[in-house]
Amino acid sequence: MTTTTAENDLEKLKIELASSIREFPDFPQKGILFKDIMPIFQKPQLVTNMCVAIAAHAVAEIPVPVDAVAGLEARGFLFGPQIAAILNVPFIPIRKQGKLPGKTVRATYVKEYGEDVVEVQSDALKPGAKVMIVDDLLATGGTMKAAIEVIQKAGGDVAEAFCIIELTALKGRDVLLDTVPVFTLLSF
Ligand SMILES: O=P(O)(O)OC[C@H]1O[C@H](OP(=O)(O)OP(=O)(O)O)[C@H](O)[C@@H]1O
Ligand SMILES: Nc1ncnc2[nH]cnc12
Repeated sequence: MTTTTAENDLEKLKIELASSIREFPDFPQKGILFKDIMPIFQKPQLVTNMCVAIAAHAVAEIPVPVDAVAGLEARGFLFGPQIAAILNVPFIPIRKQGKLPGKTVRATYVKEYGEDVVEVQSDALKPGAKVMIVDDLLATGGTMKAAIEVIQKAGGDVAEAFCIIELTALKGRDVLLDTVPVFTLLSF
């Protein structure tokens, strides 16, 4: 099998990303092996390369043109705006309850540790806008499922749920697959 330059570059990027993720056992509570993505953001060139690769993936592999990138608070805010800027589309924040002014739509969810509510401003999207949702990590899928729900409630159409990391044992993908396409860069 032959590989293209782009595929080789993506494999190199994934290796560098994987080696930049730190693990913390029993954080934020006992039994959770926490994957810390913050060291990636110590390396500006790696962040740029990652965002360019994610945007290139969106253009090449999402079957419709993406009209907006929606990022989940907090870690989706670290790289979602760069991807949106590269794609030249708006960035839509999906925030925890009570943080966004004006009229909002919301969804409640249970995650790997605890319960939460996410919101989007009701007028954030044009009706039928094709939205790529981005977050750092897919664990149980509860957060992403709620994100999909609020984007749909705000009138958007989710073109893809994207995460840098997928914790496969927690089967978050199974919770989402019937609803939207799911794409992740690294599986653990
Ligand atoms: O697939 P799930 O089981 O729902 O878990 C994934 C979510 O958990 C983490 O966020 P967290 O809830 O810790 O929030 P924060 O870092 O934004 O405070 C992570 O950034 C994802 O958003
Ligand atoms: N194990 C984990 N590491 C980092 N973030 C998470 N969010 C949910 N589970 C997580």
